[in-house]
Formats: sequence, C-alpha cells, structure tokens
Amino acid sequence: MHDKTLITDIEVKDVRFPTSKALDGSDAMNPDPDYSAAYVILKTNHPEHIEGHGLTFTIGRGNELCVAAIHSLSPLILGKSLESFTRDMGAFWKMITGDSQLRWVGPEKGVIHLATAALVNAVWDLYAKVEGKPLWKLLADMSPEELVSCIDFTYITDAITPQEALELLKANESSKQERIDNLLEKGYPAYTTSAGWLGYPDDKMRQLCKEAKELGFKHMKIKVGADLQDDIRRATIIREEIGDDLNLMMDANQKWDVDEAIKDMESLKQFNPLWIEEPTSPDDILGHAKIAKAVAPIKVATGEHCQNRVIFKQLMQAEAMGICQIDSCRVGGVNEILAIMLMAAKFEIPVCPHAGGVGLCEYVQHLSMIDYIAISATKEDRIIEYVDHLHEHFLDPVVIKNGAYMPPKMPGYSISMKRDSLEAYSFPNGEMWKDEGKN
Ligand SMILES: C[C@H](O)[C@@H](O)[C@@H](O)[C@H](O)C(=O)O
Ligand SMILES: [Mg+2]
Repeated sequence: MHDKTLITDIEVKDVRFPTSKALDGSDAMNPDPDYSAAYVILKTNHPEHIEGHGLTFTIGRGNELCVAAIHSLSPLILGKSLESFTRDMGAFWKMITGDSQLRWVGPEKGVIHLATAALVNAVWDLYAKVEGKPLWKLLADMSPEELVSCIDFTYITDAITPQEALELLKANESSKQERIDNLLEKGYPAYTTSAGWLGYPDDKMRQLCKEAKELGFKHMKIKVGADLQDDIRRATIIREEIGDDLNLMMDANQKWDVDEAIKDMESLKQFNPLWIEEPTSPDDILGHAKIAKAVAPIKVATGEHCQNRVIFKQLMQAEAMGICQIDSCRVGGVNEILAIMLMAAKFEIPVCPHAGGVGLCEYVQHLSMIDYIAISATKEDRIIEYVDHLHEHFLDPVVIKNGAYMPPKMPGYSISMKRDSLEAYSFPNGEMWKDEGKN
C-alpha cells in the first residue's frame, strides 16, 4: 500500500484548437472562438505513475494568462502530498484560494480563479485515480459529513449553513443507491447546442437538427442576440425542423442591455423557448431579476460567466436565476461547485451545467451525477449541455446514448487528454500551429 503520494512536478501546457475556422462554438458575443485549455499535469511518485490532470477553458487569446496564473499558484501544491490535501479538502481549498498576495488579483474571480479551477480539478482527478474510482463515484461514496467538509462556507452562510447542508444531504443518504442504479441504466439527459452555433449556414443547421433528432435529443439550443430579424429567421427554421414537441432554448451570450433583452424576448417568445441564457452582463444581478420577472414563464439561465459562489448566491436570493448553469472551471473547481449545487437545491433551482467548450462535457457529467445522487436527488427539469466537438482528444471521452450521458467508468475526472493531442495542439509551437505564424 502506497501511503504518500507526493506531487513531484507540475507541467503546464497552453493547448488550443482552431475551432474558429469552421465557426464551431460561435455566438453573438464570441464570433471566432478557438477552444483552448490551460492544462495542468500533476506528476507524482506513485508507483503506478498516476498523474492528476486538470484544465481551465478559454477561447484562445488570453489562454497564456491562465497558464501564467497556474505557474503562480503551483508552489502552493508542489512538493506536498495528496493525502495532506484529502485529509481536509475544505482546508485545501481555503489554502489555495487564500494566499494573501495572489488573492489580491482576484479575489476568487477572473484569471486567478480560472487557474485555481485547473489546479483544484487536477487534485480531484488525482484523488479519484488513486482511489480507483470515477470522480462521481468518489463523491457518491462520501458520507454527508465528508461532503460538507469539502466546502468553504465563507460568505454564503446567510444562504446555507453547514448544518443545513448536512441535513439536506442526510435526507438523501438512504436512497443514494437507487439513483446510482438509475444512472447506470438510463444515464443523465442531455441537450445539444451543436446545431445552433451562430456562424453556421442554414442548410448546415437543418442537417444538424435532423441528426440530433435521430440521436435522440429532445432539447436543442440556438444562439441569438446579434440581430433580431436573423434570430427570428433562424428560430423559424429550427422550429420547422424540430416541430413543437421538442424543446428549444436560446442563448444571447450577454449581448443585450436589460431593457433590450426584455424587448427582444417579446418577439422571440412566439418560439416558446424554455429559457433565455445570459441575456445581459453576468455581473448584473438586479438586471437579471428584472428580466426574469418580465419574461416569465420563460426562465432566465445563467452561470457560465458567474465568477464565484457569492454571485450565484445573490442571483438565487434575488430570484434572478431560473436555471443554474454551473461551469466546472469558471469557479474554483469541485469544492466551490458543491457549495453552489447545495444552494441551488435549497432554493429549488435546477442545475443545468454549461458545457460549450473543450473538456467541459467530460467534466460536468460528474457534477450533475453527484447532484442527482446526493444533492438535489432529482433529474426533473435538469439537463446537461452537450457539444459535439473535440471529444476524440480525450482518453475517456463522454458516452451519449439515446440523448443521455452515461456514467464514466474509468478512474478520475475524465479530463486527461491524449499525449499526442497535447503535443500537436500546443500553442504556438505544436504541429497544428507552427505554420500559422500566430493565432
Ligand atoms: C464561445 C462558446 O462556444 C460559447 O458560445 C458557449 O460556451 C455557450 O455559451 C454555451 O452555452 O455553450
Ligand atoms: Mg451559453
């Protein structure tokens, strides 16, 4: 038995995929994203050469800032043992977000928090691999007390106390196995964004809608917000393809001012969208509340750019968020996500993770699964985003069956990329970039 897994080295890579060439991932605010990852490998002295992998997602330029921030945080982890962290995961998270000098360039937001997520997620990946379990199972096997001890409740006790969190988890404890069995059999429902990227021509959109329907998806999301007449035209096409029975969601990617969002949604409500996502600035809590009131019963969805648990808390308290879109690496990794999902359960707000990026589908499936097993204990009105890009670069890519994510089986957080891909897409000197001159 190996009792001390020392983190002996930390490798950081700038990995970028040229998705902007085909306008994959394009939206009203981000017309030319190159899906990218600031990627971390924690090397260890484990006899089986187990490594912890983690990434944070960006859309190209600026990925180097996350890489630099990961280097700045690395001394907090290097040379320490995994067990010194897993003994008290809450204390570990407080330590990594609490370095006073680095905290100044946050706190708990922006580049430093994206970098925190990459490292924190890499530690969780390592933990799960050493335990020989997929992350969702590692979390599912924790007692309510152990799960609560992973969370830093600082700044959120006015919304949920550790005691309340414990009671909530305890209420679900005895029925956990039923939900695990249900997941193994049926998976967790997914929706697809892959047909609705803003830059796709109409015929491609129609074709992708047909394919998505055949694959069993019941929900599709389109991008809106650049031009109202164009939004109406594209929504008409999608409704022609998917009919009235399937669900449609809309994503404005922060394009509108508050009153503009309300006005444009007056015209778009004829398409019966389930939700409008990121209608305005992710920081505008009162603006979201005003929009939510005006567009009801259409829900307001947000979270992919929500910087930390404090903003999530306020969005929930202000009734500004109808759908909680956690992002696995925008906030500080698994620990903070657990805090947000517990608040969402208390406020009875469905968690529907954001996954439009590289690696995000691989990550968030674990989070929705633990939400279902231990936290909200329901799949009702909940659905995980799916985008059909870049899965071939992962060692344990997502498996979708009948429009549902099937639980990962391999140990870890499913985020390890293939070595060849890491090398080929390294920016700017990997094989796929070196001829481009620059991004
Ligand atoms: C630039 C990206 O593809 C975004 O458009 C994407 O993350 C999106 O907001 C989503 O909800 O998937
Ligand atoms: Mg979005």
